Amino acid sequence: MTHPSFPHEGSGQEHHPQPPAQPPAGNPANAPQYGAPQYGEQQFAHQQGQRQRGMQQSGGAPAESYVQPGLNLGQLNPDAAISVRGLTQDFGQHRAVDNLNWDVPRGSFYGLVGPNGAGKTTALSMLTGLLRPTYGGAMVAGVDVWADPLKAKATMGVLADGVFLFDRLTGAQLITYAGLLRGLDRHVVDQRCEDLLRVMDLTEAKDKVVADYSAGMTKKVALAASMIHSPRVLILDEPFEAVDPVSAANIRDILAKYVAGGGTVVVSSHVMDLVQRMCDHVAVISQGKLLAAGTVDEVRGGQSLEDRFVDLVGGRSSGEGLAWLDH
Ligand SMILES: Nc1ncnc2c1ncn2[C@@H]1O[C@H](COP(=O)(O)OP(=O)(O)OP(=O)(O)O)[C@@H](O)[C@H]1O
Repeated sequence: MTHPSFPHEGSGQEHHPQPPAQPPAGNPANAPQYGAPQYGEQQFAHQQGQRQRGMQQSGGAPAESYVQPGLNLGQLNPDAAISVRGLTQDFGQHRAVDNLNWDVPRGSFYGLVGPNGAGKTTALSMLTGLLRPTYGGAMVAGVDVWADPLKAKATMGVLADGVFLFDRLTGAQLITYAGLLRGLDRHVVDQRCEDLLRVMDLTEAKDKVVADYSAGMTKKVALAASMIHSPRVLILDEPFEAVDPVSAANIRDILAKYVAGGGTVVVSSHVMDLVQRMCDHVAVISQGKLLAAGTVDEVRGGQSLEDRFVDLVGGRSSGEGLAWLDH
């Protein structure tokens, strides 16, 4: 699902969901009380207090001492490329992401799959600092996303689903803008911009405003903008959606090289075949819960990933009941 209200990465604005009037089902027993600020200033200050107390006890290693009150979090794993504990998002009465505990190993090419509305975009938005969690925490490349968002955002490149792009800029300007915003030197930006435009097959369209790009071209220019600072972790929400097969193959090659060079990629996708071929790890999420996670071979357990996905998620319908469609 798209979230037109989500701001562009690094804009410094965040989406703040209003606390619901009543607690939803499944609320952790001793979670912060409903109606109280949740992950707002007070709650966050409280957590910082917990963190500092933990640091004193464990000799000042923040990640090891990360303690969040009222949640069975375990510990965020600083050795993982991405580590989330207890990550939860409530939209009013609806719990979109439910107590997600997940580690993405460094150097992995990780697929995140789930049916429509499973909570993929919401989870990725929380762990990239675009959407404040109702509960829980996330660490990217060993940096706590919500305690130190600027440092965390410097480690990652994000292709978010449906965010606002400055589409009155040309493609070249948009990529250049992303590079300068990341603090790169102008000549480095120019060189990388040229390289990215070439591999994305956008050189001819580089002086056209992004508003006039097709959906696939827009996806590619946003992907280029997310990569220009050579981040350690790339988090890509449906990067292949609307992209033509040749460009998709080029992007897959780029991502495979990036992983071979030590980077970590997380892609959300609905295309099981693509994930099975491209990724070495996969997580399956449904109704906000993590159903399975591990290497692709572990998760599919001898079946095709698609069959395993259907087994895990269910929901196949026979197509009966639409007799009016028959001719
Ligand atoms: N801003 C919002 N306000 C209220 N509900 C929301 C909001 N964003 C998402 N939701 C709800 O949260 C749930 C998870 O949505 P999300 O977009 O994360 O799913 P998704 O797995 O990315 O879906 P898709 O594969 O269709 O893109 C859905 O039920 C959706 O309706």
